[in-house]
Amino acid sequence: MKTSKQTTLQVTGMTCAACANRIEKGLNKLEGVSAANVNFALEQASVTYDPGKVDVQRLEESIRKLGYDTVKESVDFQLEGMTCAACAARIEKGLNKLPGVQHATVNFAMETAHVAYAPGEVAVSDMQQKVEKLGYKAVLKQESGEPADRRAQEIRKHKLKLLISTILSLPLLWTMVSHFSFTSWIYTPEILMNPWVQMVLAAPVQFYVGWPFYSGAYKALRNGSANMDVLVALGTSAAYFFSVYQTILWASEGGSLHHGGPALYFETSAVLITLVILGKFFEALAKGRTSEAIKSLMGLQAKTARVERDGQELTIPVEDVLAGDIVLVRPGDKVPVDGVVADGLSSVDESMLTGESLPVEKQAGDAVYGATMNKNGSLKIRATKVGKDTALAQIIKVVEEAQGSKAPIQRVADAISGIFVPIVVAVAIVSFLVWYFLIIPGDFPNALEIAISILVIACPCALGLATPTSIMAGSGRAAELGILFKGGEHLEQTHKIDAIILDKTGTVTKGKPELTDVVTDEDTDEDTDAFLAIVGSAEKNSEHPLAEAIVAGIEGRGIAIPASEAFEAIPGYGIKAVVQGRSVVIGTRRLMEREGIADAESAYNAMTELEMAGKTAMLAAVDGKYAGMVAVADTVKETSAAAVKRLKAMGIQVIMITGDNERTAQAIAAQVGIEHVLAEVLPEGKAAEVKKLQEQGKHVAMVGDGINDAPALATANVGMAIGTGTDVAMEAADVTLMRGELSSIPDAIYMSRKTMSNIRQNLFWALGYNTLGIPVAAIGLLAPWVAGAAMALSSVSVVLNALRLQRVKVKSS
Ligand SMILES: Nc1ncnc2c1ncn2[C@@H]1O[C@H](COP(=O)(O)OP(=O)(O)OP(=O)(O)O)[C@@H](O)[C@H]1O
Ligand SMILES: [Cu+]
Ligand SMILES: [Mg+2]
Repeated sequence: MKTSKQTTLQVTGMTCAACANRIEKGLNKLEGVSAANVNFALEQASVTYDPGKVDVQRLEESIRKLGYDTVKESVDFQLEGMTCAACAARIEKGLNKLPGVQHATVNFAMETAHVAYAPGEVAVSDMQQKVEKLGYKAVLKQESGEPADRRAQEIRKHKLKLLISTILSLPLLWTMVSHFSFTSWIYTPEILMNPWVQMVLAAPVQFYVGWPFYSGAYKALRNGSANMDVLVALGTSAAYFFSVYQTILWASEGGSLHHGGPALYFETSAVLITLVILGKFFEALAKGRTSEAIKSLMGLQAKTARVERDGQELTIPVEDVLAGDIVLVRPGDKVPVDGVVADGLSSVDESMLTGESLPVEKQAGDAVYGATMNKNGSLKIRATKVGKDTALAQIIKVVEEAQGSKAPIQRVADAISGIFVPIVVAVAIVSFLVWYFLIIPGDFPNALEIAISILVIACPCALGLATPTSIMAGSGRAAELGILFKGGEHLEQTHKIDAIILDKTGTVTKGKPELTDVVTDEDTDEDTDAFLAIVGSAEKNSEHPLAEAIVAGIEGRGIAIPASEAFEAIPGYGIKAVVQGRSVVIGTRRLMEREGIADAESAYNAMTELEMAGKTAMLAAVDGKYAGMVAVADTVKETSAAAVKRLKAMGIQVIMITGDNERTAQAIAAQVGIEHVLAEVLPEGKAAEVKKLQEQGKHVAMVGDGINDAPALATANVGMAIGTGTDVAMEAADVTLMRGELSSIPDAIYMSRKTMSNIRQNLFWALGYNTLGIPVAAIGLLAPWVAGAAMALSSVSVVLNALRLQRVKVKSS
């Protein structure tokens, strides 16, 4: 008796189809493996094996030995306790060091961690323990919805602290006005000038409101690094404890309030903390808004559904709808789940998913999607995908993942903030010494004030926010426009594109060809109907869009199609079949030459004529002799020409690629304004063409819809899949264009360019504050509270700048 098991491994590290072949060979050689199949585009290896002879561990090992890696599971955490990008970097490092963890990324702005791991080697609780040991908390991320609550809670917490610290700081701030000559006429109550009173007022701010800075600083230092907490804790403590020292000194000398009393800095520390908390509060508010896109996507989901079960109509929660249920959708209702129209006629507004504002006509057999809006008619649909599988749920997942992912540019920010803090502390100490010993010898308070200002102004908190907030806002806005970026990386790559390869069928054209011409050879004894019956029979087995068009056209003429006995598809050439004992060959000139059908040449002239008109003509031979020709025509999408024009105006080279013949391709290309055409490219040649352009130094985007486009999509710097195309293409792509129109391509590039310039602005501002502020503070021109305000402002301005991306307008909407 033989038992066999099947498993699918996610493989990482493959760079081309050759890698996939190597792995496939390696796996197949293993004892106990009966079949291994590696899909390069999906990065998956599916293996059928005998569990008695080999186990999954062994399979993974053999993949690793070849220099690749496997990912089997991933988990998401919600993190607590991070205060700046240095914390995020530390957690990321810590997790990545754990044996069994393949890949961990931490998003500071979203406070999340994504960890890919091998389940046998490491447990989720190990990861949580590791994070805890580093001084943070990792909570397993629940299903969507939860982060918003947490954010609201965080905002409430900030609000309370802000209130306490403001109430206590205001009286201290009041005493400050008596320091300046131009405000000294303002009345200040005597009691506020009392050092003891000031100390008591400042204490809760310093130690209750400011506690997170201490604990954050402690954790960071214990792990051998430094973050913004260290700077804030150091700066404010110096001010507070120096003032305490002054107070005690003053008290021991008799405690007289004449001559103004001692120099105190209680208000400096209190106001600083208040301002930092104020900044954090605004930051939390604004960060909440960057996830607006997700929230509004989740809000699209219908709450209930009307289903027909056992002849009865029931209204049930949408979660309870099962695949296969018959769902009734009345005019004005939201479609609750994905399904196929079983009965009825209506138009449906799909703009929420595709960004396309024109309603789409639906009739029996058409697919409908959850969250879209039914307009005028009633529909009866059969549910096909529910819960996590619906298009909406998939979109939410992609957007969430994209928002949580890192753009390569962030590495720059991470590297800078990692070394920033120690350098700043050093600069502050040196400045203190220079002022105290050289510039104004013996003036301790002045030197201290300068050191505090430097510590505060140099805080790199804005730097940590610069990239992730822009990525979140940018990918969220793109999703609203019907453009799904699968990760920050692709959002970044897209702005560099300078060449675009468009697949012809289904991308430039509608991909719904129609049978237009039938030509039969004068020499055949067959009449047209008999010829078409044979052609239809042969094509019936093919899944190629051309075949579907031919079959539909023949059936439309009322011709009965007999069953065929054998069938073979020859990708890029055509098909071979046996119909009623006769051998049939249909396809290109090349196919006829390959099959040695010499008399087909007589039809070449007529064929060329059809092709010049933009039609795809296919030759058919029966029993080795040319018998006739069929031609189909595909119309270009209405928006294609305008989109090509926009791409060219953006300075991008536009190329059309197709397996179709040169003349048809040129005719179609001319209709949309493309000059550069690559025709008669075999399916496996598309990826090679992408590579050729890359070797010329181009950043290439490939846009396609079909299964045969997947390798090219994966090879290109950015692969864009037409959302109305196949799932395989979408899996292989980096960007999905939900609307299925070329006009989304310039929009995607525009969105990417906007996002990247937004990130650059943010980095510039974040770094600018620090680099300009430090020298100003060092020469003593920046009071500590001004430095605090500037720091708070820098974080807030970075987040607000990122939010501008949510209002980006594109041409096509
Ligand atoms: N089922 C079929 N029946 C007849 N001819 C076919 C069939 N499949 C392919 N061919 C022929 O082979 C050619 C190349 O097919 P291929 O699938 O590579 O490209 P395509 O679908 O025409 O164009 P694109 O690359 O833009 O999708 C077609 O133009 C057609 O002439
Ligand atoms: Cu800061
Ligand atoms: Mg095709």
